[in-house]
Amino acid sequence: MIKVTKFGGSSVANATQFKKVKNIIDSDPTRTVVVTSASGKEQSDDHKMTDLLYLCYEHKRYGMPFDDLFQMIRDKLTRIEDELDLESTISEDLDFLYQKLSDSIDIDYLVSRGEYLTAKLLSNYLGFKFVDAKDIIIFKPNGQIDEKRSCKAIQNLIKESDKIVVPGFYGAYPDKSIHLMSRGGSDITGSFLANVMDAVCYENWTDVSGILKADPRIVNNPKQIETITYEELRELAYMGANVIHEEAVNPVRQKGIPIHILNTNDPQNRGTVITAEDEQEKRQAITGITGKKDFSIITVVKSHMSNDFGTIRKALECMEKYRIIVEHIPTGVDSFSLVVETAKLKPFYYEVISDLKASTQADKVSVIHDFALIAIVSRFMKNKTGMSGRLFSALGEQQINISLISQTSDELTIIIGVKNEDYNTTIQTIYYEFEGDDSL
Ligand SMILES: Nc1ncnc2c1ncn2[C@@H]1O[C@H](COP(=O)(O)OP(=O)(O)O)[C@@H](O)[C@H]1O
Ligand SMILES: N[C@@H](CC(=O)OP(=O)(O)O)C(=O)O
Repeated sequence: MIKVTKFGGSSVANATQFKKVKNIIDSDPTRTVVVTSASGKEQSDDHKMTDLLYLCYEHKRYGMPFDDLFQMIRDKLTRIEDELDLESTISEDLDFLYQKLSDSIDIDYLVSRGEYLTAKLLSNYLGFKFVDAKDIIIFKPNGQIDEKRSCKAIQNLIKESDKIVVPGFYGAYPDKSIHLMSRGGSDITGSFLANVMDAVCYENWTDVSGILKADPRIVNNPKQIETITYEELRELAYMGANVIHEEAVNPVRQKGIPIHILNTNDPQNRGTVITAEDEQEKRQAITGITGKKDFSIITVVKSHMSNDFGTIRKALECMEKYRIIVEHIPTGVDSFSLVVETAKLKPFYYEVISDLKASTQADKVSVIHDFALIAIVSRFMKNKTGMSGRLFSALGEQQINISLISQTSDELTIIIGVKNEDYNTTIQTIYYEFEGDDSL
């Protein structure tokens, strides 16, 4: 019986956190496969090592000195090594990396060293074997994990009885060049390993006691979600609850492996359990509220559009050309809007607008920025009347203007668009409206 245990950056931020990790591992002999992220923030104004590595790269790219940044990385790792009385090996690795950075370095290789070096320290400390992710997580040319090749590599390299530490967040192409996953990707490494190794459960250790009903940085002391389904988790994670990566859901869901989100700073807390079916009898109407800022709304106006064929298709083809994902498409009689992430639109802004205008033969294309999308998620909302009414009147009372409303027919999620500046107030208003009568 194997449990895959993934520790996020906050769980390996310093020597004290490493000691907590060791206690967790030692307390359960089935925790034999450990995945770690790069050392994270010790406190809120600290820096994640991954961010420092990205910054080093940008400094080098623009010919600016990066020594101070690199020294911060060196200090973080050597302090952990010293305080844990580990054999001193990290300086050599860091000297090698510094030299490579000074000469010429690939960005994915550089940033992956955060996970690589943290995992090396952790494997030394736990006395577990270090397995480099580049040897077991193999990517296809399109950047997706090559499940067949990776599975074979894992079966060749890892025995069921092995106790191992694997760095998360990266793998390699067949030619061994390093490839990074998207931010927060160590969750995916853990989930993938849980699938391949037929783990009984995938534990994801972080700095909060599971998934909370709202972001604790916005709502003071939000309630904890005890159990939720894979679908609800994907909705919450995709829409902003960044406690776990949304792509970490599918590998474990395929085999029905439960995910436990647990708190390294409070290991006795039950955290959140995610499974296919929620066995809890009493369920609140709302599972959780989350959201993301910084969306743009592109509105295409074309008179007599209702009699045309293919206008929306042409607009979507245009977005596909620039690889911009369209989150929502509210439509009117002679107009429709595309809701997209501002960061994805920005680099091609002028090209997209002129292409859209030409391909759809629109009368007008306009764009407004600084929108946030907020999601209210629950599989128990279906057929429950009065929820949207309460939601909109509560926001109306706070003078919050809703620019967009979207609900899929499975009624799993209601999404509303508000101005960025109303983001926190909107989440707080919804939370307190439904918390009062135990709907949340
Ligand atoms: N709904 C939510 N429930 C729990 N945490 C949330 C939620 N939304 C946002 N968060 C934030 O996610 C953080 C945990 O994710 P992350 O910073 O990636 O941790 P780690 O370093 O363990 O990977 C929490 O500290 C919390 O601030
Ligand atoms: N270190 C990477 C990958 C990761 O998963 O980190 P964390 O588990 O600390 O969110 C990042 O910051 O994106």
